[in-house]
Amino acid sequence: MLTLNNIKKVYDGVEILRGISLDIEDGEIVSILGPSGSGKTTLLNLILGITDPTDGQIIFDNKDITKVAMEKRGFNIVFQDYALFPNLNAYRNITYGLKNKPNISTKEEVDELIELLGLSKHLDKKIDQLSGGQKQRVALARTLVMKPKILLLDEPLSALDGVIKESIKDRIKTIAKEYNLTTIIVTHDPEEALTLSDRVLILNEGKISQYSTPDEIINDPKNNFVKDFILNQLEIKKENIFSLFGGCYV
Ligand SMILES: Nc1ncnc2c1ncn2[C@@H]1O[C@H](COP(=O)(O)OP(=O)(O)OP(=O)(O)O)[C@@H](O)[C@H]1O
Repeated sequence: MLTLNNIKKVYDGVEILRGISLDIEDGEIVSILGPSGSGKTTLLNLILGITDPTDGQIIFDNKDITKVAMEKRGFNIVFQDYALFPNLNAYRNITYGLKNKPNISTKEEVDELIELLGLSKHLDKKIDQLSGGQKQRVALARTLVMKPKILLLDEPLSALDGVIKESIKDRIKTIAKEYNLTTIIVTHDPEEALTLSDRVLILNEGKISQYSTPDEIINDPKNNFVKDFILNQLEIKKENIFSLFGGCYV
């Protein structure tokens, strides 16, 4: 279990995160959702270990890891731009991290991941010969072969279009359940957060607005921010789609 205990972060005298406390269970998918500037990336970076909190503790499996260096935490991130090596083919990108740590995954485990992510046909292709969705899957595979204790994803679906989005969403869910892998996702899209996650952490100006299951957020929004920011966006989306078909929206 990952526990954040009253985490605060101050940049240039401004409190960006203002006392974040929460638990994330093993194998749970949690989305961090909020408007631009609410502190999502800062929170992700704190968990990953790129930045230190100004105050508070990060506890993982009953150990205080607040001061533990990023490399020693064993968490791993897939960045928004995937950060793949353009001069290497897909397979070499996937297995890159194993060069220095060959015993982390067996060949069978790597093959199983490639199969699960539907990449078998694309292994010889260079990165610029892959579609956006294929690049995303290569980036996921490259991270997963290193067997992270927690998988962090920064806006994993934002560069993808509709159908591919759904397929990546399903794959993320399958992997999290199959490997019991705790997965933390940063997103600004309520639909993405609500359809992908077991629980959604809604941030507003560096504070938790609500931390609940998608069902609770939709049926029991705790405050006006959740109602206005999250549910209104979904309503607008629904109305837009409905008006396309000339229907009247009730
Ligand atoms: N290294 C830094 N130094 C100073 N201020 C920072 C730094 N990193 C982030 N901030 C500030 O902290 C606030 C929160 O930024 P953060 O990137 O966490 O927001 P976000 O919710 O991820 O936003 P977005 O959706 O736009 O990426 C912003 O006001 C930002 O300017």
